[in-house]
Amino acid sequence: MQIVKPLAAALLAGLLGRHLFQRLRRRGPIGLPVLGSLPYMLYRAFVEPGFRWYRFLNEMRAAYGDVISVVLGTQEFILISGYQQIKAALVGRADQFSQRPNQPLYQVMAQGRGLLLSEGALWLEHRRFTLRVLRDFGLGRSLSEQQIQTEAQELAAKLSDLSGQETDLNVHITKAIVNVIGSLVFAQRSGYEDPKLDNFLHHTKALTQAGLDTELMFFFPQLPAWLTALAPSTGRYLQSEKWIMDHCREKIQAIDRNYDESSEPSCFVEAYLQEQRLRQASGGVGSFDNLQLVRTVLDLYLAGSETTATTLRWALLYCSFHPEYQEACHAEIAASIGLREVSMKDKRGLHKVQAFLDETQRIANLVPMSVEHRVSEAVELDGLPISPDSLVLPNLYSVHMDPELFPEPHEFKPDRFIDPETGTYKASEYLIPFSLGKRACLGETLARMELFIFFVTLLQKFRFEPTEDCRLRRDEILLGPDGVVRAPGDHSLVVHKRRL
Ligand code: HEM
Repeated sequence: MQIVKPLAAALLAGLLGRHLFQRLRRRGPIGLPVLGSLPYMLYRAFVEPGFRWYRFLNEMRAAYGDVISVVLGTQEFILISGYQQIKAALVGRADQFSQRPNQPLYQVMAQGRGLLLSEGALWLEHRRFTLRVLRDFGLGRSLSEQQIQTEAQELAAKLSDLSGQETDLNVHITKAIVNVIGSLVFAQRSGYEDPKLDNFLHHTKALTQAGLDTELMFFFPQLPAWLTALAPSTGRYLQSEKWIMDHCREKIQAIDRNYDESSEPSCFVEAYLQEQRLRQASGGVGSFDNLQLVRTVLDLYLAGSETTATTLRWALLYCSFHPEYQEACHAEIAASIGLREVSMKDKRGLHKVQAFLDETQRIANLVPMSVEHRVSEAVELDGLPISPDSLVLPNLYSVHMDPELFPEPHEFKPDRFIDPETGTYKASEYLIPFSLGKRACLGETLARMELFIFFVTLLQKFRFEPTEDCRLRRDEILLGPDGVVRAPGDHSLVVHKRRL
């Protein structure tokens, strides 16, 4: 028995020594063996009411540098900050930095399928196919413009009924954006009162608002899938995912029953079925099977609804807090297009609107750490050796909040995107809400069209004012809750119909 204590002490000392030796050679916080910096992060989250994980990581950047190693649990994360280093990794070394996390639960759930979590040849083939089909349906041209205009008008009609009332715009805006994707994917839209649409919203929200216990699978990748699935919010996540997949499968089967492949496809699913049948005729569908179709549709909904809807909510919230900019945008719209329906052709003439939307995307930092990437092989960045399978966090927040690039970054100043000499809109290469490189957002063109058409249509017809509660809780609302997608805190606005 006497030997046990010294043995345990020697073992502990050995473990600590090994940990110190390894961590002192890495740029980044030392942390503890097995837990890394996780206890420190959890402690900060517990004692600081305004704690947000992306700010915490950004503090690490300030302390240690642009490319650093942060260990949370047993997982090494490479935090890449600043425009130059993010570009060097995601664009300059795209081949090594373009994989996705392969945690055991992800492998069970997504099975390497879809767009968001797939990799290699299957991902490339489907990314290209999806982009081509969306382009064929007029993404950036008139067809999807009409679908977006229809939804923007429907939303405006809904808001007209609510004029003068304090309204939480969240559900209405999300329904409109979900309907845009529904039109592209299934050539179907749902009425705002359709209970299935409410269910759909409920489940997509559950997928984008996972709790901290879901992060366990990232922090301890050795844990088997069945164990991480026991975490309560992971359980809810899996249930919601199943609901959405079943819902999508039903819709796909209904389209499949009626689709005649000799006719032009009218939506993404029909284009996919056509491709499947062409491939079948020449030997086999390959990766174009039914599972891949369902997962691709799921990813388009997941990645394309909450993101765009939340950005639009940020834009209207900033309108309400900055009536001077709201009126300037309205005056520009009134002078340039009057009351007629807005089209993408109007964009070039609406400088203040473009600047307002860019500033909204900058300050909203919708996906502050982008979506995790995984390193495929040993590589070096900014002198830091990176091991295969490290997870990469591209710190987009650090770029948008860099005072050298955007002076007074915490202030909402759309004029930073206006050329002071010409008074016209001036884009900035440092605005990267859709990330960079091969895995950059696939829906950027669609998102930009939606933001422009919805924003102009709403500002043409309405004025947005903060409620008393909104004014009182301004800082809390602008900080928003913690989450992967940065959303404003719950709030209502008063929507005033403009006299036309
Ligand atoms: C304002 C709205 C949006 C923002 C800010 C946004 C942002 C992003 C970001 C930061 C990524 C990760 C990029 C990376 O891994 O480096 C991403 C990926 C993705 N986005 Fe978006 N997104 C938006 C809207 C959309 C829309 C409307 C769609 C589609 C309908 C969409 C589809 C996707 C897909 C499929 C991916 C995965 C791409 C891949 O892994 O190859 N997004 N988005």
